[in-house]
Amino acid sequence: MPVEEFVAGWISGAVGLVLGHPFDTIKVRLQTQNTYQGIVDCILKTYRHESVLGFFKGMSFPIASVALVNSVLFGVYSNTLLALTATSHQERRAQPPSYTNIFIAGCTGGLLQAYCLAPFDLIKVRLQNQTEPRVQIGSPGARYRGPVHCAVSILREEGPRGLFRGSWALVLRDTPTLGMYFVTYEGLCRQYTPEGQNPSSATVLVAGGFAGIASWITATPFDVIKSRMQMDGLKGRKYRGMLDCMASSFQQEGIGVFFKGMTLNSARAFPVNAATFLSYEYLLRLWR
Ligand SMILES: C[N+](C)(C)CCCC[C@H](N)C(=O)O
Repeated sequence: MPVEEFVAGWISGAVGLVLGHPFDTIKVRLQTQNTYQGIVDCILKTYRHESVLGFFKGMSFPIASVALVNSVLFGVYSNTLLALTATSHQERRAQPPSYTNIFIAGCTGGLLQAYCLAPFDLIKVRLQNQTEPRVQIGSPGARYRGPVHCAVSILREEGPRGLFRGSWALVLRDTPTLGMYFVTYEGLCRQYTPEGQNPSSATVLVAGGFAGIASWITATPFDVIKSRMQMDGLKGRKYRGMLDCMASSFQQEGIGVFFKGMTLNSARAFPVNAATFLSYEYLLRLWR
């Protein structure tokens, strides 16, 4: 099993993650709290109350877990393609796999990474939603003192299942959209690369960026539901389940609720995924 694919997936994911975290925090707040008027209002309030550090809340666990999550995504993707088409990463330029196989491999990678991601993502969302200034973290104001304290408190107060709240929505969000992610990436690379050659860095950046945007746009409706389910349980249970969360969000806020955070998801997706694919391709060529 090509181990490099896993390692490349990890490092490239970490690079992308740091770049995109501030966008992600604002998005999560807009999706789950109704106290902000919009993106600019949320940025200003966060900055005023919590300084620049406010934008980086909840980042340490994602950095630690991106190793697992991204290496599972890219590793499972590539090894599923290997099983389906009997070609390794290096051979795929000369013998390009069909889009159906790319889609199936992407969905498989997406499904498995969603399970690894679920508890880390939940802790990230809970911490991102703590709007107390950082100096006060640890004082009675903020509920969670940090990622470990957050994990332990959830386990104690909500049980092990509490850590997997929203994981159904996460699986539905990530399985088809990560299939699309790789199809878009490969499609754009092929379009702009002479046959049999490796795509240029510019092509990788643009294809990676648009793959990110395409998959995040389609993922946003389930992303909203996922974030709300993850916050549910903090102050008692509001929703009976995912369908109830969808129905009551829709009833109270209309169809627009499913598109909350779409602009930010797309804005974040371009740099994050351009950097992710560029470092991924670069590392794999380096190790060849
Ligand atoms: C499928 N969906 C669009 C939800 C996630 C795509 C993940 C790609 C990358 N790790 C990122 O954070 O942008």
